[in-house]
Amino acid sequence: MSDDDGMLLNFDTNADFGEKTVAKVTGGRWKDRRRLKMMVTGQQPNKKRKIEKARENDRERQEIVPREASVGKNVEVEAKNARTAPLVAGPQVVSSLFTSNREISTSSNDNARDESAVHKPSNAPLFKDTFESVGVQELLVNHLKEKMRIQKPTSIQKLVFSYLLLADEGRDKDLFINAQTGSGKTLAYFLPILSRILQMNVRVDRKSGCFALIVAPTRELASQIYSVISMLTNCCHYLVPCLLIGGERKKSEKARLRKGCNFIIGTPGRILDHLQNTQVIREQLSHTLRYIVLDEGDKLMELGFEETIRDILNILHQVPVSTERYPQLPSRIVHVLCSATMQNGAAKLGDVALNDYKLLSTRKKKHDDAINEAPDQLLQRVVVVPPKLRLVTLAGGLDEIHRKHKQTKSSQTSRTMVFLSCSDSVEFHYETFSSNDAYHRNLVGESVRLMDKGNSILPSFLSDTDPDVVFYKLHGSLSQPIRTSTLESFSKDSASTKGKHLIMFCTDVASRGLDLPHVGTVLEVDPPFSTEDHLHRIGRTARAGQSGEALLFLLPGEEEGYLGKIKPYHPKGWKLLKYDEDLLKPAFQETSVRRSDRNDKPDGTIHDWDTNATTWHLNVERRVLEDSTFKSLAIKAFTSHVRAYATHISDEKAFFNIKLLHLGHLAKSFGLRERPKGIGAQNSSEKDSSKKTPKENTKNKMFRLARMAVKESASEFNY
Ligand SMILES: Nc1ncnc2c1ncn2[C@@H]1O[C@H](COP(=O)(O)OP(=O)(O)OP(=O)(O)O)[C@@H](O)[C@H]1O
Repeated sequence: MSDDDGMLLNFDTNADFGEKTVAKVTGGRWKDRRRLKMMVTGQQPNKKRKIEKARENDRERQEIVPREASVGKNVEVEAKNARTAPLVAGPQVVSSLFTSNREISTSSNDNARDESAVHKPSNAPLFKDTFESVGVQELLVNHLKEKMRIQKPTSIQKLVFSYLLLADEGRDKDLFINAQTGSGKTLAYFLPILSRILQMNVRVDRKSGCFALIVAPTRELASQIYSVISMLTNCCHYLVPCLLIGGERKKSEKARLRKGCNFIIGTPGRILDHLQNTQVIREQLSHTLRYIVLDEGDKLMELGFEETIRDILNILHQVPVSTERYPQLPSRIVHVLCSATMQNGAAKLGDVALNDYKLLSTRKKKHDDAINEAPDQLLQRVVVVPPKLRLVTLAGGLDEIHRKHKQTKSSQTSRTMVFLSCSDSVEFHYETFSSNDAYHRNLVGESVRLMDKGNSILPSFLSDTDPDVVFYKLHGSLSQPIRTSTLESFSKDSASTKGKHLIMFCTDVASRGLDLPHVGTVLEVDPPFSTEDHLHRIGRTARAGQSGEALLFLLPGEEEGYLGKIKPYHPKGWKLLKYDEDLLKPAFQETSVRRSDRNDKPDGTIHDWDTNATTWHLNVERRVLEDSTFKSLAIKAFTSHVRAYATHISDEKAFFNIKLLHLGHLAKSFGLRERPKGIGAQNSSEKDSSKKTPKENTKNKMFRLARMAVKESASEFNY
């Protein structure tokens, strides 16, 4: 009956009649009955309730301020800010850093490093041998000693020089040079080439043609090889190298090629482009080309350059070789492959590029599956860190290195490299550490920041002293000029960097072949995508006989099994750290980390280290809540990190299984209090409420994205 409606609406539902009476609604459609019933009881429809709840939660989140954190309990938070207090509906519980973490099973170190023993450098120059004794041309020997301060060859150099310069059988054979990182492989392959050209005693200049083409997987590595070759050819300035890399203007490269060059160094894509479209490069190579070097050959195959390399080789193999012109040089094109690792990719390249090749290796075991080890003098450290604590432990790790830098303070510049899985994660970490407050100055665009007095991101920074730290970011999504100038600033001592601690957040774009001076520590916050990558990353330190340290972060659980996988690469063992005792406590004790939302003046109060660590982390979380740009950076970084995690090679999936990742805990290490889906709930629920399609479960979405990621080129994440 329609009259019923009116009657029911006139009831005073809030009236107190002692016992609550429930109005009985009968007749009509069930939807109408339900709506009426809800009106009577003062309820809102479900969807509306959800949206309202999400809005309310969001308001709470915006306003909550942590109460004192305590280890072992959840951190209860309350509305604090008087200005906004009325908006707050009630207390909210924020997960504590130190609770509900997965247990760490690695309690003892089964590959402990004997720290009392003296570990002699395994990639240092040899004491007894000389460059003369292995056939290097005199002019070059003098130049090496006087201008490059290189006195004696390393063991791989001795091996390659003896073979290429002294042994008759070695002159025309393809080569695979395999030696530890930082053992001088660039000079090992290039010095003999240059030596043989100089030994010809024939007048040559830039117009004589190109003798060698060197291909490297990254623009940075190609530029570095070009610098080494330019430095070497300073003693014979009539010989000229030329650099061809993506991201540079092709027109100016063409102009340089037209002027003539004797050595071409470049990245595969750009070299192939010129070979296909620039007539003059083919003219340069005709008759004179004798050497094709594939530096970091295995990486060239891994990055999916296989097709490009095949095309380059097909074109080059059609180039005529004239033995009449320079009979002292090899009578055929000699292929040289060079890498510190030689699995999979290198084997593939062997099929593509090498023909009846000779393996020159300094490896201890020479059978097929033998591997190169980390340099003996490198101190490898390992720490198992629960996902929630990754960010704050990174702060502890950086603080430790910085304290060491301050203790040994001299004019020496310290360099630290922090490896992360993807560009977005680099952006987030760089932003977290370098722009916490306004106390920084940009040195190179937005990619290099010098910390100013007052900056408080590391606990050891004092407000009244110069932090002496410069932060860098390097990844493949930055423009080439920025990448080049960032790397230049990191590697050279200038007025703004000399004597400071330079910290670079980077992807694997910086892991291969880069020779950056005095890198004291390498931190692998995200584990490498393969054990080869691990060797290359840590190989940025402890180069050419120098000392160095590396620190690998692993998550509790399956990832701990990865230690067994990398054990053969570390015959000298490693040091196992406890994230709390060894990294967090030393960094956060005897100090007082101040809350970012208060302007309290330092009153000399010293908090417990765990309280400080929690406050530090809550400051980052608060920044994520308050700053929408930073929040989207954090969400992007988290999502890309999870996607990148899925690209671990199948061999290592047992250790890095995306299905076993605790996404909620991991999100915390990106300053997010919930997984991104939850954080965006207020928006998405509003949007999605009108849609009929069922919502995809967050975890399933992650897996779907991860599967997509695997299909895509791995380079998106690694570089
Ligand atoms: N004989 C030598 N004596 C001293 N230093 C050397 C010698 N040969 C090379 N170096 C220096 O050693 C460093 C490492 O050289 P290089 O980059 O060629 O190593 P690599 O074996 O190619 O390393 P990676 O595998 O990481 O690419 C460079 O700074 C180089 O100048």
